[in-house]
Amino acid sequence: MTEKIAVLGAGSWGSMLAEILNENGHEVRLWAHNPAQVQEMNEKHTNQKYIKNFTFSKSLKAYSDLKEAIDGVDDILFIVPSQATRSVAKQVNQILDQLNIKPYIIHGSKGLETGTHERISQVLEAEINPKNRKTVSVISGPSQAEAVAKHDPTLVTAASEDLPSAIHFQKLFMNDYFRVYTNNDIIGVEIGGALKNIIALAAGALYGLGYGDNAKAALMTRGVAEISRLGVSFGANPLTFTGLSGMGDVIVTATSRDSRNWRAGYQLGKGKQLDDIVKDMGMVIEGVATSQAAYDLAQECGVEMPITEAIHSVLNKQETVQEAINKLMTREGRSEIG
Ligand SMILES: NC(=O)c1ccc[n+]([C@@H]2O[C@H](COP(=O)([O-])OP(=O)(O)OC[C@H]3O[C@@H](n4cnc5c(N)ncnc54)[C@H](O)[C@@H]3O)[C@@H](O)[C@H]2O)c1
Ligand SMILES: O=P(O)(O)OC[C@H](O)CO
Repeated sequence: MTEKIAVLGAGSWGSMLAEILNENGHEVRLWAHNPAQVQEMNEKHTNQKYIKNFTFSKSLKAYSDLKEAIDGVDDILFIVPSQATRSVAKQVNQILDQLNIKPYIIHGSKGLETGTHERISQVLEAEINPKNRKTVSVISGPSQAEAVAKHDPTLVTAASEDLPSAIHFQKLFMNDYFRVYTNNDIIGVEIGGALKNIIALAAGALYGLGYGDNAKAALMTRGVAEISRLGVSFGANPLTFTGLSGMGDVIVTATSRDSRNWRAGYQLGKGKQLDDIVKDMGMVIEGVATSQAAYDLAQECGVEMPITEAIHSVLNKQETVQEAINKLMTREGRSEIG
């Protein structure tokens, strides 16, 4: 099955997913809002700011005109930072109003929208009129773009409430180095993917302070426990959090030196100011905005999320990392399960 696919967002992950789809034989149109990036991609077949020292296939074409990128496609993949998704989706909906197509929609962004606290599939469902689209799915899991560029065996999940849609995307993406599972628990997959970034910030911060493997294992395990508590309160399947988009993504993001969230946390642990970290990174650090959304949700729903609360208070300069750790460690004892 060969399809025409628009990939909207040409950062590290958008350009790498576009490369996978292109290698799989699909006609891929990679849209970037920065014309200089489009030019670099089409002339040099590189995207040096986002994926260093990687040459993309010559047949992968980049576009700066959104309508041109979307016209005639079977599928649209949104892969811009979570907080930018709504504005891009609004533009896409206006264009779809003028076109005679009804594409499948999928996204690969790992965040919650601040303010609304919505998952990204909810944002897309709200902004793209059902007459202009088929279903909305997500692709998520432990997948650092830099490792995919080296064809490291990578396993992810395609999720949709409509299982045939997840299977549709499984077939589009899957190849011998990128293996795709399916899941109909889109709530669990999106919550796991978004909230693991908070745990990665915390893991980097611990390392920055000089703490070792016990602390890392504790953080990852209790991190999954609190992500799972929040997800289950929204109807997610608890088993999803033991899978690729849950524990799997916590493991990679909380241990990989490629992770922007881990690196940001490391610098926090070393005492660097958040504003400077964000400016110097030049790429999205999803955990920063998502920690606010997750903190708000936990308060609203009465779900206990001590690690999220700790990161929220560090990012808001209410506590140092060491003070937050001391508070976590001296909380009243509790049962591990439940
Ligand atoms: N990098 C990875 O390895 C990876 C892996 C899996 C998932 N993700 C997720 O994918 C999403 C995108 O991450 P990324 O790594 O590609 O980010 P990035 O920072 O590398 O790139 C973001 C891209 O979006 C563009 N952009 C920013 N604001 C925009 C706007 N308002 N309108 C249009 N384009 C805009 C930027 O110009 C850039 O091209 C994030 O949610 C991230 O968590 C990333
Ligand atoms: O580099 P990060 O921290 O945005 O993480 C990228 C991916 O989500 C890892 O699965």
